[in-house]
Amino acid sequence: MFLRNIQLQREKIDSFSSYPFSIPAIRQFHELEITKPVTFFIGENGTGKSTLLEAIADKCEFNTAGGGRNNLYQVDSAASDLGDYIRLAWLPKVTNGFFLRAESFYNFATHLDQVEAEAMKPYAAYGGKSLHHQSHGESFLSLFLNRFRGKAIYLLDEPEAALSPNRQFTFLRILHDLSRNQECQFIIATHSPILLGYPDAMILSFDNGMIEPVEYEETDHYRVTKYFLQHREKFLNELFADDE
Ligand SMILES: Nc1ncnc2c1ncn2[C@@H]1O[C@H](COP(=O)(O)OP(=O)(O)OP(=O)(O)O)[C@@H](O)[C@H]1O
Repeated sequence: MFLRNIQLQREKIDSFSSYPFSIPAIRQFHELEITKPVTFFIGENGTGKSTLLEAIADKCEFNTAGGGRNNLYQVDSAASDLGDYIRLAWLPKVTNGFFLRAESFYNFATHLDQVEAEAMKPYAAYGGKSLHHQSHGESFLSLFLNRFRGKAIYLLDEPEAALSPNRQFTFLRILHDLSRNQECQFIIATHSPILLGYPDAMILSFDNGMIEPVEYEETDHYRVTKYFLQHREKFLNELFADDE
């Protein structure tokens, strides 16, 4: 584990009435202790998970459009509005790592095509071929399997976006292998009940206007999915009741 604490430098903020400080969970945020190698950010859409993840990426000096420290390319409006207002405490500090944004992965793949064209062994860290020549899910797994290694911090925004349920299990195995022996640290924003089932992770909820730890079995992801699978017919009847 490397990143131990995240603090909002509230004294630097003039007003909490506009983005990103107006987001309820950010407005209430003071400080966060990270106690596990794998941390999940969960919460309803729009509760601020990506905003905080992107700010951490910014402080790590990763490309906030997605990538590591050496991936210099520009994408419109990828700058972090929160990065200048958070402080990270490390023990020890690492500079190696990657910020994965599912939504702008296409741009990252294009950037790679430009730089890897000149390389001795093109795409060696990405499964041997252009990410554009792999399916969305295949390219994610190529990245995880080939580029993720060593002492590093990985910040992943909804990695499940491209992964089938079976590939999400593959991803859990990769997570297990990489975080074992405290080698790699992960902070992952997710909506996936499968990924959240990773054992011994810290799950932080951004719901209820604050960032707070929750148990897996207490999450909506677990409860709603379980209820849906066990009572699908009843659930759907209730859901469609007004339409009939
Ligand atoms: N650049 C921006 N300017 C103004 N508001 C923004 C900006 N980016 C995001 N927001 C708003 O901030 C809130 C939090 O957005 P954020 O993307 O962090 O949510 P999230 O929890 O990651 O959501 P999701 O689960 O849908 O990805 C949302 O209401 C969003 O509309």
